[in-house]
Amino acid sequence: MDLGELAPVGRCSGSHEVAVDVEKLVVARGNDDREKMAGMYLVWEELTVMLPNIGKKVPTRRLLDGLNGFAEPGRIMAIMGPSGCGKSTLLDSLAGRLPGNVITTGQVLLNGRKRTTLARGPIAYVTQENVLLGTLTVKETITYSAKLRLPSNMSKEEINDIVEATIAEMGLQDCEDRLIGNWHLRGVSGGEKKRLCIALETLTGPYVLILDEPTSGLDTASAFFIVRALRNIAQDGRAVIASIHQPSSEVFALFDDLYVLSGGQNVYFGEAEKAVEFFAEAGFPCPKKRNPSDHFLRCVNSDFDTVNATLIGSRTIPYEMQLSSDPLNDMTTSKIKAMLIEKYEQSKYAERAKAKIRDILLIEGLQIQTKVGSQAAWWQQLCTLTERSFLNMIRDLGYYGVRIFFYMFLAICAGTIFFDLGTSYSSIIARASCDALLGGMMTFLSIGGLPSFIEELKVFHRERLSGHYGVAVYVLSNFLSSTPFLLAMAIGPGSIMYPLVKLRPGFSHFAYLLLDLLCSLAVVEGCMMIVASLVPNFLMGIMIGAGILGITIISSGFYCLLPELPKLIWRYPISYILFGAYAFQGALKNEFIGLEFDPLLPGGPKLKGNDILRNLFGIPLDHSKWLDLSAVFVIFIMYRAIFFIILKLKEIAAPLFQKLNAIRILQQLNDQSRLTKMSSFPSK
Ligand SMILES: Nc1ncnc2c1ncn2[C@@H]1O[C@H](COP(=O)(O)OP(=O)(O)OP(=O)(O)O)[C@@H](O)[C@H]1O
Repeated sequence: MDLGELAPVGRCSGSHEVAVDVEKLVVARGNDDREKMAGMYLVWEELTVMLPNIGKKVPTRRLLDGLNGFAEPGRIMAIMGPSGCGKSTLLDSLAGRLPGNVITTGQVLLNGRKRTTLARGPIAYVTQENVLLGTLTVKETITYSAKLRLPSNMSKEEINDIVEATIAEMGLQDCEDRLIGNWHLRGVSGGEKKRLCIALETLTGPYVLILDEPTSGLDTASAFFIVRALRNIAQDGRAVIASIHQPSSEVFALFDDLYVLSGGQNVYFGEAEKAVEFFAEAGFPCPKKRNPSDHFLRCVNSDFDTVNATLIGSRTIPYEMQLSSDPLNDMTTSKIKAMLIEKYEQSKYAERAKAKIRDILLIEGLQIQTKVGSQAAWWQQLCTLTERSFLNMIRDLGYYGVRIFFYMFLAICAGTIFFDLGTSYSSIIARASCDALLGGMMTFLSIGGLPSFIEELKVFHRERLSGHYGVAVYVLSNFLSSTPFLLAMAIGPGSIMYPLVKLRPGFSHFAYLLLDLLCSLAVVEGCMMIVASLVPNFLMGIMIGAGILGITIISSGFYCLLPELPKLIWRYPISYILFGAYAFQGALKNEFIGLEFDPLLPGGPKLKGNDILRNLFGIPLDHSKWLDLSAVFVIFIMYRAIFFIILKLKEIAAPLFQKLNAIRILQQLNDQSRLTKMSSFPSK
């Protein structure tokens, strides 16, 4: 099948309408200054990434070893190599997204300046994983992303034009109104998801676009569409770098440059079409009918058998025969790799690359437009984010929908079990049980929303890395969008139980019950957010979350009276920092104070609610129920603040710790190498 004949993507269609749209897109993005766009070069010099193993028996491992290279605007580069050779590590280091356990030396420069400080603006990174909100449609996703980042003074029509043009550019018209889908909802295809991820990153026109395996898991046609769309993006004046696994010859032909890695070392860097020439010169000619990219991979892969077959051309000689006849039959994979690396180092291609890097670094007057992140005002970001989050919460039934239904259902069950309690002697314990049941079940079922929240948090992290909005805006928007659901969860069950159980009559008692439920739910939400921000793994998160909620319920004073809780840990500080004790005490005070109950034996004096609280439940009456409610409210604010601080600290402290750790480890490595008279690591 000739892939070029398949449905076109964006400008490739040659459709006048689409071409005009894309022009609009370029103008609307503010990137009509092509000369400026043409000036963004990414250069990496002596880039080394190490996985230190200080003090352990395993030696320090070099994941990347002194790599040099550059990416030019207007060109698309493929990074190829066998699995585990360091493709993702290279892309992560170019985008400034390396994890904290590795250290980097060498430098990455964008137009001659250090990349790190600018990573969130000019460089966009499309990771291997598609991190999207599955409840939104393709168009909604792009529209919200545009509203979050494009200047606030842009009209609705202008934003819509950009969204339409981006959809056309990535060939997403057919699926623009379909939901993306998640684990329980079948949505758009893998290729469409990947194109959407690329669309989101190109929306504001980054200068360098980095993609980690944009075609993995896709069929040949989908892979072709994506790479062709990327080529169009590159031709708009951007530098595009993509790692790729075994591309078809049609896909490979779309790349301008090729960077072949093996074991973290550079085997070839240069024009993609010249690679065949280099491998032939190095002694590994590509057989005529073979896909060149397959051939390169076979040469650098641990496939001795295949390489030998390659060496003797298209003749298919059995492996046993080669062993006796082929002079190179004693070559091991590492020898082949070492040979290729040496040949490349001495080749004209390496010379050209070095000369080009020198030229790029010498070009004067290359200015970087740093204002490439979000240009929307904070209030616009807040409104957009709140709206998007609300829509996600409505559509994702696992977030609140199922919980609201269960709360109502359980409220009906509890309401009928404790129906018309009255003020008999037996109603004393029943009232307390009813309050504990309501509070306990609401607290515990909140764990159900954790998976949806973890999903949303992943999107937050992706968007934060691209500088979409601030942490404060996110925390506030989450609070605003969840408030209607928290209200529904408090008012729904509260309103069902109140008349059924016939709790204390009077508006103030009813209002207190609802407020107590609302604040308790808000605290539990905050608690779940803290868990999600610290443990971004579903299973672990649910287990830890359930544990904390269980402790909250135990320390609330119902199952073991507050004065009887062991003082160390349980009473101080747990019952004070977890909200359960305040919420339960407030609810009981609301129920009992001022009420009189029948005595155990007929004819005895009435039992006063205040005495019951003090003597039976061990609740001190030195402060009012409203103070208990205020304490729950303060804990709710405190938990949200902790959530904010964790997100902020993770962003600020992580790079700082990474830097300090790198300095310390480099120092230790240098000391070690001095002791063992090994060559030292560069201190850059
Ligand atoms: N942060 C890290 N900690 C420990 N090991 C790492 C880390 N990052 C990368 N590695 C190791 O470095 C090697 C290269 O990993 P990388 O993901 O870059 O390979 P890759 O070429 O992208 O592989 P694939 O094509 O299979 O995705 C692997 O052996 C990997 O286990």
